[in-house]
Amino acid sequence: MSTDRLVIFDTTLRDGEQSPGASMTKAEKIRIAKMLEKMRVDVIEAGFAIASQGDFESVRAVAEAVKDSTVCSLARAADADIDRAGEALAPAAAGRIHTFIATSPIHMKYKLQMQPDQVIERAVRSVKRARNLVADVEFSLEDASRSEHEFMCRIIEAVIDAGATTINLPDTVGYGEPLEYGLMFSRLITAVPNADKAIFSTHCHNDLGLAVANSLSAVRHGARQVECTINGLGERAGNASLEEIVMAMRTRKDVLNVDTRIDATHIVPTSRLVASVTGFPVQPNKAIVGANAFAHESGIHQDGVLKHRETYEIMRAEDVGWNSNKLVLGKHSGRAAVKSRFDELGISFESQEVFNEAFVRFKTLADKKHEIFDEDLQALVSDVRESLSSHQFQFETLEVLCKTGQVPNAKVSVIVDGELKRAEAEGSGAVDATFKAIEKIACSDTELQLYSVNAITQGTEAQGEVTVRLSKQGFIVNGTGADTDIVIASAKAYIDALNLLAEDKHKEHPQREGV
Ligand SMILES: CC(=O)SCCNC(=O)CCNC(=O)[C@H](O)C(C)(C)COP(=O)(O)OP(=O)(O)OC[C@H]1O[C@@H](n2cnc3c(N)ncnc32)[C@H](O)[C@@H]1OP(=O)(O)O
Ligand SMILES: CC(C)C(=O)C(=O)O
Repeated sequence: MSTDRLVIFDTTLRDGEQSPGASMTKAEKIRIAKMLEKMRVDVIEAGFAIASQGDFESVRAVAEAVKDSTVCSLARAADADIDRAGEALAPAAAGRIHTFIATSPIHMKYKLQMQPDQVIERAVRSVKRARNLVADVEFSLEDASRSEHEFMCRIIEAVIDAGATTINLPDTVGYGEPLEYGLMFSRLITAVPNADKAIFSTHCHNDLGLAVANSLSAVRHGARQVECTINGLGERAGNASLEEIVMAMRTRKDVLNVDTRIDATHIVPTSRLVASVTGFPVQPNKAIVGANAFAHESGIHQDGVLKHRETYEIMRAEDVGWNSNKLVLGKHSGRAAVKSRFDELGISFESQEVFNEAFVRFKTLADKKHEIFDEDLQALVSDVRESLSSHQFQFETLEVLCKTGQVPNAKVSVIVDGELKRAEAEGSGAVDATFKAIEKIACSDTELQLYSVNAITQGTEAQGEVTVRLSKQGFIVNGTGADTDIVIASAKAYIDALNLLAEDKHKEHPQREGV
């Protein structure tokens, strides 16, 4: 039964939970299952009912909670497993029993210790037993990618005759290579006489990083169900990731030619929920759901995206549940992106020269700091404007020596009315020594009333914004300065305050301020 509708079978709650350390409580499974249902996943594999009482109850609870997706339980090809799965699924609006047995020579000989004919017999018996409990039965040939073609033909034909409606050919150990794995599907679909009575399904593991590639190849060769997990969670290196499969189907429909019924806008919220429940964070460069999946940092890319988004984007961030794409400002950014962010912040420049100066300072800051935030840009612009306006005092350089057991020493140079002046002073700390050195130059006779530091953004590389309040003859001013080095920010703030005191318009009377 070949159709252009692709069934999305999510196994986050079963194979995903097989990731060491990822086990989930019943309540967590219900929350995730409800999200998967909202996303319009076709089949939710909720667990392996016989594995434990907890898993049985989780399958049952998901079967009770979910109405719009089929709920499934795994079961070995064993009577007790099948009966337990049937019992757990009893409340389901639509329930599926997924029974499996290994078909590769190595698994049959060493693990099952069964002859191939016994394996077929057990498979048929299990499918029939499952069909007595539910109408929807999936049969998996575990380790199919290492199984022999003739044997698979025999067992598939037999289980379809016994009532299996889905035939899954898993790449259990992630051994498959895309073309070879795909061809296994087309050859079996052609060779098995009753193949048209079942949907063929793929279930791939990521041991060689090929799980998604192998799944897509299977679809190109006739598979019409893909088994996958949110964030690619799963045994060992994980399973094919649902988000990548769904978005590949949508983005490359031209070659894959299938539709899913998934509402992709729930992908990112579901990915976040799974990451928080399991404690497995999503790597930033993970496709679709990683923090950088729709972020551009390079100037050339940012310029392209600003001119026409599709130059560097094959999907829309909004379509998978992000608020928007992101232009991250950093040392690789160019003028176009920086200008665009200034525009968004409502900052305009009086001349190209002022913008050029801001851009030069942006690059200097970006060499010191990984990411430049809006607050950094705002501080940078006021710094630029300060330096371009003609003030009495202009900060030039600062050299500070702080060593355990020695008195801190600062050497400062400041341009005063166009003339470069230098001074050196000692103090109780780096900032104190700096202020004393500036005072030697300015001779301002002011009183320091307040000194405060705030990090403009987060992290140790953040810019610090310093406020210095000076008073003189009953007038008070607040000077500010920002820099990734807080001693330099302090020097800038002190000099800003000196300039404000020198300009009448900025002075405040302390009584009026209530200070
Ligand atoms: C490829 C996959 O991901 S398959 C799913 C893997 N997931 C899990 O195993 C998680 C849940 N598993 C469990 O909780 C336990 O393993 C249980 C409850 C299923 C079984 O526990 P136990 O009875 O203690 O058996 P144990 O795990 O030690 O060994 C597995 C047994 O199942 C047999 N077996 C394995 N697969 C199948 C199968 N598909 N059909 C029938 N029997 C099977 C093995 O041959 C072995 O039998 P043996 O004890 O006669 O040698
Ligand atoms: C039970 C099957 C589908 C499985 O998980 C695998 O083969 O990896």
